[in-house]
Amino acid sequence: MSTRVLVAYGTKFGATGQIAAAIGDGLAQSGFEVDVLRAGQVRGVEDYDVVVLGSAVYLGRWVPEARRLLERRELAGRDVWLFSSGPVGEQARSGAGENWTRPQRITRRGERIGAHEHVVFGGAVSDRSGGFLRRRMAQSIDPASRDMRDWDEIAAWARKIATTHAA
Ligand SMILES: Cc1cc2nc3c(=O)[nH]c(=O)nc-3n(C[C@H](O)[C@H](O)[C@H](O)COP(=O)(O)O)c2cc1C
Repeated sequence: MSTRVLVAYGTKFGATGQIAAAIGDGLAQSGFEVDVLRAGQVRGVEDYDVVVLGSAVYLGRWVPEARRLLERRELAGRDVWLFSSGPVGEQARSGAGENWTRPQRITRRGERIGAHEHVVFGGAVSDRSGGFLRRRMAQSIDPASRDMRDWDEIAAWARKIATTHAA
């Protein structure tokens, strides 16, 4: 039986869902059976051998649906990989403000349940969606730095997961 992988994600505006989809595609191409779901839609993780869980970061925190899934006790018995999607603009280029981009609580929870690692991918903001705060934040960032998702980096991470769990 092939390895079953759940890629679950927490999002507010969809940028993290596209990262999750890219990871899911990469793993499916490597021959795994993959489900990609919003964290809030996950019923149980018992059916999966590997759980890849990620979230957008807002004000230094994961979104609630992803935090709740990470707290689920059954997760401790699975192979877990964590990613955060956040930094845009200067923050992404300079790697500044590690506490804001790599929530420490998430890293610590990951360590407690024996997660493989907690990586950070650049995020994306749009000045056309969301409320006032989000649009203002997006407008304050140079347009060229509003989408810092590096699809090669994301694909490489999916390959690393695939190699680790290769049958
Ligand atoms: C109001 C606001 C606050 C944010 N706070 C953070 C933050 O603390 N750390 C971070 O790395 N990114 C932060 N971001 C960037 C988002 O995490 C990033 O755009 C993410 O990719 C959005 O994902 P989503 O579209 O899936 O919600 C913030 C964005 C907004 C609009």
